[in-house]
Amino acid sequence: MKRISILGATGSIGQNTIDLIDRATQTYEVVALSGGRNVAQLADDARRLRAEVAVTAHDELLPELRDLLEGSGVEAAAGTTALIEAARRPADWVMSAIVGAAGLAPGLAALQQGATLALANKESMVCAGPLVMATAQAHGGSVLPVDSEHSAVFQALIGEDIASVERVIITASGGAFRDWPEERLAEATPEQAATHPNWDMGQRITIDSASMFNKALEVIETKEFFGIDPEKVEVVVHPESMIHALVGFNDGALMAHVGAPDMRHAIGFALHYPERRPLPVERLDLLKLGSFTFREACERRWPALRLAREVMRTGGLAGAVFNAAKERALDGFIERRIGFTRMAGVVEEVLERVSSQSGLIRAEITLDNVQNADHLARKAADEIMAGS
Ligand SMILES: NC(=O)C1=CN([C@@H]2O[C@H](COP(=O)(O)OP(=O)(O)OC[C@H]3O[C@@H](n4cnc5c(N)ncnc54)[C@H](OP(=O)(O)O)[C@@H]3O)[C@@H](O)[C@H]2O)C=CC1
Ligand SMILES: CC(=O)[C@@H](O)[C@H](O)COP(=O)(O)O
Ligand SMILES: [Mn+2]
Repeated sequence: MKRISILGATGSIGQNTIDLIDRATQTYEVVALSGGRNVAQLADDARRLRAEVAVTAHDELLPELRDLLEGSGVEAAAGTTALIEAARRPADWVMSAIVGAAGLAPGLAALQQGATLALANKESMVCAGPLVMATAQAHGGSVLPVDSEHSAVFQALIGEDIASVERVIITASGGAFRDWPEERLAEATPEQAATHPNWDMGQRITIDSASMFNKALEVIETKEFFGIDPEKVEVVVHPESMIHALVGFNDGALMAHVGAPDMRHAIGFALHYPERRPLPVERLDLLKLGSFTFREACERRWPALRLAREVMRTGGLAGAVFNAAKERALDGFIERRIGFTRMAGVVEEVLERVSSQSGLIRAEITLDNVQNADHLARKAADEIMAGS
């Protein structure tokens, strides 16, 4: 029986994963489920799936979680250390679906016990791609992409020689404001930004889609995951979100992954890999769809894309600084301390300030160094926003 854990079980990816587990004919042994504030959902799923342990990231919610789990036989735990210990419990397959850099340490813990890590948490690859891959290799585990574009690239590469790849094109919906004139972007509100045209996702990634920071993270994720030269990674706006990515080979062939915007495609592929099994997703009717459209991903309109290129050129811990600055700028936007278009400016200033501290960016990519860079970048972002 396959033993599985789901980190970030109460979120959008976590709930889609649980939907597949609930429908499965094969039975799974659920080891750990983790969540944050939504302890009611966490306890409900942990009871139904008969998890060994349910963990909330927040210490103060432990009494509530304990009450909700009373008599169920499910252990209750709370806090960062408990989360890492739960991720380290022996499991065959672990879904990494915590949002933000907070997902890195639990994901590494899962890899240290030799699990297959189904990686939705793109921040892990942006902050510490080489560390994630080396940890998997050192402990006999593996990492499977769950981000829709990266799952698409992974599938297009099966049986192919990476040396014959000329380019990788990842698509972007263009987010909530893709049809807005550029001059209006400065007045965009968090509520408007948190409405995605095609995908149903958590608030943070949805706003990142509108600012293109999501795609910026994904360009870096592509480089780290597949070892592709950044020059070969392209972004194209595809408003329908039906083609998730394309891989171009040296004979001119383009292999595309096409499917409805439903994350159960990518999650299910990672859950059943290397097999393909039926999934409860829409089958596309091409005649009804009629056509697919594409637009340029303009770096002036979306400066996050330009910043991602700079981060890849810098290398080292620049990804961790970039991600942390972005997370704080996003907090600032959600809390209405800065405007929508100011987010990229804050991130750029943090990159300049922290990169000038000699040695920091070039330090070895270890968990401690990543967390240190993350901390300094958040502090710098807060100072910059306070003066904005
Ligand atoms: N949603 C999607 O379709 C896609 C998401 N991704 C990536 O997957 C990850 C999850 O995204 P999504 O599901 O949308 O996010 P959600 O916000 O919906 O869910 C995030 C999950 O993480 C938990 N959480 C939040 N903060 C912390 C923390 N500090 N420590 C531990 N747990 C925490 C939340 O708990 P609670 O809600 O209980 O507070 C929840 O379980 C992100 O990295 C995202 O970029 C990638 C591709 C597609
Ligand atoms: C579903 C998924 O993988 C998201 O990362 C998606 O790509 C977001 O949509 P955007 O293309 O708007 O960023
Ligand atoms: Mn994606």
